[in-house]
Amino acid sequence: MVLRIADAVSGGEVVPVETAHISGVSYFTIGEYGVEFLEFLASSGAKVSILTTSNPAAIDLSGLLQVDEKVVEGQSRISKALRSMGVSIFYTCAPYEFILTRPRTYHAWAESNAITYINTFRDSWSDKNPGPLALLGAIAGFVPKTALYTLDGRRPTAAVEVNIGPLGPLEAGVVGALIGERIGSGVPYIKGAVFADEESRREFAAALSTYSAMVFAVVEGATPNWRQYLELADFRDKIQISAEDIASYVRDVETPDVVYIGCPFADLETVLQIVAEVRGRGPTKRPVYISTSPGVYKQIQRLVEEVSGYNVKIFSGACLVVSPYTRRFRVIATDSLKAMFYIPKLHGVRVVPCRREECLELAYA
Ligand SMILES: C/C(=C\C(=O)O)CCOP(=O)(O)O
Repeated sequence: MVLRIADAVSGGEVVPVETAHISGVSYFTIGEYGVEFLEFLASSGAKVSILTTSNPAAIDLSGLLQVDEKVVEGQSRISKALRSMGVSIFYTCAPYEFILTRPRTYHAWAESNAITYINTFRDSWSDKNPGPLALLGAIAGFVPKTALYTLDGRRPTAAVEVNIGPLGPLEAGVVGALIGERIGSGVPYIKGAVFADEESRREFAAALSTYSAMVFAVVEGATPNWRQYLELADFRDKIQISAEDIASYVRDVETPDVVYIGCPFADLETVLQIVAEVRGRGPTKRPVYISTSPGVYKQIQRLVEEVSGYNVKIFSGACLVVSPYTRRFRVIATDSLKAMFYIPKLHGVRVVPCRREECLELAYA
C-alpha cells in the first residue's frame, strides 16, 4: 500500500525512516471504523519494523477524565491492537521529548505539532503523514518521498519578520497561527523571533501547523542549518508580524468554567511553575487541567497528588482535544492556539485565549 501511495504522490520514490509516530488513536476521533481498521491490521499479523509511538488517547493513564463505558471499551481495543503490532502505547503528542531526533534523519510522524517541532527546531525531516500512512510506513519501514524529505522541498518561500521581543507561549502560538493564516503553504523563513522558553517553541510549532498545511519553518538562529536554508531561499511572499497583530488576536477574556494548559503536552518546567504558584496561593476557584506526557507524569506522582487538593488536575496520556470528557464544559480558557482551534470544532465548547499568568488569574477569579 505504501508503494501504491508513493506511485500517486512521489513518483514511486520512497524514503527509509528511523521512527514513526501515529495519530488518530483516540476512540473519540476514530470511532468503530477506526478500531476495526486497527484490529484488521493487527489480526493480519502486521508488526511495526521501527520505533513507533502513539498520540494521546480518549482516556488518561489514571482515569481522571471519566468517560462512558463505550469509549473505555473502544479505547482498550485500540490499545490491544496497537500493542500487538508492537507500537509503544506511550500516548503522547510530544514524542520529541524522549526521541531526540538528529538533524537530517528521516521520520514518519503524523501529529502536526510534533512534526513541526522536529522539522523546525532540529532540522529532522518528516512530512505530515496521515495517521494510517504513518502506521503503514512504520510496518514497511519507509514512506513516500514527498517534498519535505528533500532539500529542494524545504527551500524557504516566504520571508517573515517578527520583531516583537521574547515570545511567551501565547504570543508564540499567535505568531504561528498568523503566519499559517497569512501564508498558508510553502516554507516560511522567520527573522527576529525569539522564543522565551521550551513551551513557547511547542506552542509556535503547534499553531503554525494547525492554522495551515505547513509543518516546517526556518527560524533564523534557531533551526540547525538555517544559513544553508537562507542561501537556498526563493522568496515569493514577504510579511511582517507586529505586536499590534498579536494584541488584536487576543480578544477580551470571558470567565471560563476551567483553565486548560498542555496542548501540546506541558513540559516539566511549565508544570513545576504552576505547582509553585498554587502552593503559594492556595486552592484555585476554578479547576486547572494540565495535560503532560507520561514521562513527566511518572516523575511527579507526589506533586500530582498534592496539587489535586488545590483544584489542579494533572493528567497524562490524553488531552482535552481528543477526549469526550471536554464536552461537560461551557467555556475553557487556555494559552494554546491549537486547543482554541480544535475544541470548539470537535466538542462545541467555547475557548478563550489567555497568557499563562492571566489563565491562572482566571482560575482564582
Ligand atoms: C484530532 C487530533 C489528533 C489525533 O486524532 O490524534 C488533533 C489534530 O492533529 P493534527 O496532527 O494537528 O492534525
